[in-house]
Amino acid sequence: MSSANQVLIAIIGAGGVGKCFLSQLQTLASRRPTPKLSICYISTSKKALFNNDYSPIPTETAVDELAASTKVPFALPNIVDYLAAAPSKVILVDNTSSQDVADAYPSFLSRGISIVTPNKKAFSGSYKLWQEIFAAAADSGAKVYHESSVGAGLPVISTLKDLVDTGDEVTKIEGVFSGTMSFLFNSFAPLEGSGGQWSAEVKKAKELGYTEPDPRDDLNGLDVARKLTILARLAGLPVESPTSFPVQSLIPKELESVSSGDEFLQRLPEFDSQMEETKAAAGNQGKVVRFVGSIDVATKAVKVGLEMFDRSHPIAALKGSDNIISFYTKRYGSNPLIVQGAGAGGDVTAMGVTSDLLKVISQISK
Ligand SMILES: NC(=O)C1=CN([C@@H]2O[C@H](COP(=O)(O)OP(=O)(O)OC[C@H]3O[C@@H](n4cnc5c(N)ncnc54)[C@H](OP(=O)(O)O)[C@@H]3O)[C@@H](O)[C@H]2O)C=CC1
Ligand SMILES: N[C@@H](CC=O)C(=O)O
Ligand code: NA
Repeated sequence: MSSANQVLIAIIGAGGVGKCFLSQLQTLASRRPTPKLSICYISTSKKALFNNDYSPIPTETAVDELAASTKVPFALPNIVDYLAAAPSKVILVDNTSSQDVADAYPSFLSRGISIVTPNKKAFSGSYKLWQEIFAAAADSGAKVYHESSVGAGLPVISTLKDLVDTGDEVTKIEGVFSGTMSFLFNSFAPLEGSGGQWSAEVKKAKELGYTEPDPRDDLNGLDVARKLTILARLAGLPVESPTSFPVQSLIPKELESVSSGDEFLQRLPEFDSQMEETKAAAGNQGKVVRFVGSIDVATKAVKVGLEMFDRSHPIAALKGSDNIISFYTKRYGSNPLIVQGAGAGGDVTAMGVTSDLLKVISQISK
């Protein structure tokens, strides 16, 4: 097959989002004969599948073959070399939450390998890494898309980019940015009824695939802080890192030093009374408590934490894992542009990754 008619896809990470992505890729490939989309590399942290001659790994059996594989993953610099030597254009799909993989983006991009990813780490790490990523992409012409790094498949990043690129002035972004936190508060402190037990809801959120691989990364507020860092940077604020502004953690002090996520989940029920007190304090004022974030562009103030809301407020009425993100801009005036819907879950996150993949394909296979 001529290299122009083929795009090779390398996938790192085949967990909740990765498996849903593979299923969507199968549908996509069956509906879109050209260019032919072929997987040339797929790995988890322990196993890998690849052929030295880049011949395709069948999408429909990739998960099972990967589980049975005896090959180990290449080191990251070797993945870069392997993909850079491929006979066709390559798109790397990073479905991990790995900082190491994120740190390697400039190397991939500078060798012409495009990237699509739901991983927040590259875009919310140091500002230097952010600059290196976009400089490498600009130099080589490789593309980098990360819609699902904020609001899963919801059009949050594309909306913000469109506002900025068309000359609107974003003044404030605020809302609920975590599917896990939304699910937790909507079920633990619902508008109607008494709600579930905090620790049991945390376990449920993990089982539903909403949490980060380690749910403490959601409960400590860092996941939301990462998303706000990404949005603030896109809105023009050079935020240094997700720890450079106030972030409220919901990890009980006594559990801050436990070593594993499993031990944390096991001991969390001991501290349910702390969250019950927070819920009661809001209830006593006729309000509900929710976990929110905001970026005030003019004052450069970014913050993440608990706030109380009137029961009639749209944030109080969210359902399931819904996010709600309001963009206040000069053009939209006092009625913000609002994006709302499921903000976590394998399928809705993979949708953002797959649609990013389509955008990259349309740009690199002209
Ligand atoms: N779940 C969701 O709702 C959303 C998730 N995201 C983001 O999507 C990404 C994936 O999330 P999710 O699928 O839920 O996570 P999972 O834990 O289910 O899957 C992660 C996958 O990445 C693999 N992995 C981790 N580190 C490495 C590494 N260094 N090299 C190769 N493979 C690695 C894991 O392999 P192994 O099992 O061997 O460790 C696993 O296959 C994360 O960045 C998350 O923040 C974004 C929006 C929503
Ligand atoms: N853990 C995250 C997943 C999506 O980014 C969340 O709950 O929002
Ligand atoms: Na999104």
